[in-house]
Amino acid sequence: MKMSLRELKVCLLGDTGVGKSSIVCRFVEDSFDPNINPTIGASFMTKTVQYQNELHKFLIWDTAGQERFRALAPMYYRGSAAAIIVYDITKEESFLTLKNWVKELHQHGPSNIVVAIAGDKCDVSDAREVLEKDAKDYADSIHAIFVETSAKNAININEIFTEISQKIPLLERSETGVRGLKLRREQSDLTRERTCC
Ligand SMILES: Nc1nc2c(ncn2[C@@H]2O[C@H](COP(=O)(O)OP(=O)(O)OP(=O)(O)O)[C@@H](O)[C@H]2O)c(=O)[nH]1
Repeated sequence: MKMSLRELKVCLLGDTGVGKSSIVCRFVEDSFDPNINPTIGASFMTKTVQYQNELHKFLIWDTAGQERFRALAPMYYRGSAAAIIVYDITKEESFLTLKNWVKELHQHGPSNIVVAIAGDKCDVSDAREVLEKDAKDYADSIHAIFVETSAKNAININEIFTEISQKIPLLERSETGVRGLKLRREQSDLTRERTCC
């Protein structure tokens, strides 16, 4: 049986240093680099996974969390099927930033965007500043997917993308895939593709 291929544009948002690139590298290459460099502008990676009788090709835009790149974010969340907003469970401030991203997406993002919240670095829960229950309650209140992840120890990384796959088919097949590719071409000058993590 020939499976249909569906392209899903996904962007990652969140403070600098929370682990966005590490999550993407773990998902795409199953690798982790403790000395990974901060992202400049954005980076792009893809990974195709089977979901039920479809192939889902994730077109992943990993945005830079540093304040100086903040204004670029709309280019990446526009036309996205899903946004993974990442905070660091050991940094309360990063959870406040996450809430601002949620507000911005509600105001300016695609109306049907699937929002997933990832509380990264759950391997260092001794230094925890954000309670899992508080984050889960908040995610529930905005109907977002929620998981605590560890890019370092490969905890819940595949799961977050599977949950996105599960939620996407409930939505209309908007112009996401084609638009995602078009945006990729338009933005290529602003973007370096990561070749390794
Ligand atoms: N202990 C631990 N460290 C992690 C984890 N994920 C990422 N890190 C570390 O956190 C630091 C920042 O990770 P990045 O993936 O570059 O964070 P980022 O959100 O992409 O940062 P920007 O590119 O600046 O936006 C790096 O030193 C990573 O090795 C994790 O799950 N556990």
